[in-house]
Amino acid sequence: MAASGPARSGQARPSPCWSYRGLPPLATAPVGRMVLCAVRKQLLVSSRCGAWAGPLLRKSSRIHDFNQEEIREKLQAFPGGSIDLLKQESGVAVLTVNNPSRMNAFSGTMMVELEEKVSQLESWTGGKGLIVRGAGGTFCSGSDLNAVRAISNPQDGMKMCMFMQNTLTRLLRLPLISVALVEGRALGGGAELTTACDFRLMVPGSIIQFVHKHMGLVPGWGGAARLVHIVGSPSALKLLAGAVKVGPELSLQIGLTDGVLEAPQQHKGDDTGTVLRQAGDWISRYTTGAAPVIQAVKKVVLSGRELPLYEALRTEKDVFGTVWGGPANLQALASKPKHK
Ligand SMILES: CC[C@@H](C(=O)O)C(=O)SCCNC(=O)CCNC(=O)[C@H](O)C(C)(C)COP(=O)(O)OP(=O)(O)OC[C@H]1O[C@@H](n2cnc3c(N)ncnc32)[C@H](O)[C@@H]1OP(=O)(O)O
Repeated sequence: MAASGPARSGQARPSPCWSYRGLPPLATAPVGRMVLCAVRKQLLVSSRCGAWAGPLLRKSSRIHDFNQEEIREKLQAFPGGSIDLLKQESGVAVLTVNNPSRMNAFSGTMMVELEEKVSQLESWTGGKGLIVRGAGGTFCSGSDLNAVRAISNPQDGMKMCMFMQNTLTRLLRLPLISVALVEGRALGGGAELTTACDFRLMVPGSIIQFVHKHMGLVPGWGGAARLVHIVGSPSALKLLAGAVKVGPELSLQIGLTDGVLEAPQQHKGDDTGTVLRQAGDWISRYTTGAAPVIQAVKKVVLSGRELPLYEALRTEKDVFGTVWGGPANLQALASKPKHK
């Protein structure tokens, strides 16, 4: 691997509790309190079940409560491509955005399928990690512009936006350590998708670009809010207002990317395999271990990221209770480990 591990710029990180200067902290606003309860409930229910599952959980983890069925039906009218999920024995799944004839743009049915695949991952008891990638050597070019044109009325646009926000929020909240593997281009909604993963890896020559300004838009799938958390508000503002083409070098510099992989070995005719293997090796350092422990790690970090300190500490205690005295803990104690 040419480079790996975070190469942060050392700039100030945003506050982890979603309360920014000038805005009321979520905990003090009624809507905010509801969201916090939902996040905490999600963490606790999933801890008790040992899986991130259940209809209650799925409902409570939504950011927007609206009739999803209606937009789901409309989206079904725009077919093409697929979202493929491969759950591997290693506990690391591969989610592929698959619509290469349109540079992996999201058709309506792909948006619906993504939500279905996230539901499946929420109830994957043995899961530890997730690699999100695009088919055919490129990541994703955002929404399918044909579908966007057809549903460009404000009402449907808002519903599609809320649908995708809900799905991508649930993707980020999976109890799996997730990484977006960026080959080729991640444009518009594709760039937003990369921010719904815990980490991003880039291949030399690849580009992440929030092209929304050029489309007369701003991100609507939650990508702006998440980008601010990842790179801080000055860099986020530059990337969005400048629709900057972010290559691996700049991406590492600003902390958008966590590693740069080696270029695919084209002469061996196995580009996808090579890059995917590298991503698998990269993530394995974080997913090695018992699934309940890896899931617990993600949950405590997630609560630290999304909840105010008091709530996060309570959640951490509860998640701690699910692993204390558990099989992995007892096995480790019996082996008298020395952490040299
Ligand atoms: C809500 C909107 C916002 C969001 O979701 O937040 C968005 O995502 S809007 C979409 C933003 N994306 C774009 O605007 C991408 C526009 N396309 C391009 O810039 C280029 O196609 C490319 C992605 C840079 C690739 O260029 P190139 O390598 O030269 O290939 P082609 O241009 O020939 O593309 C091949 C083929 O793919 C079709 N394509 C690509 N992207 C989309 C898309 N987003 N929706 C629909 N179709 C797309 C492209 O039209 C070509 O098809 P044919 O013309 O039939 O050959």
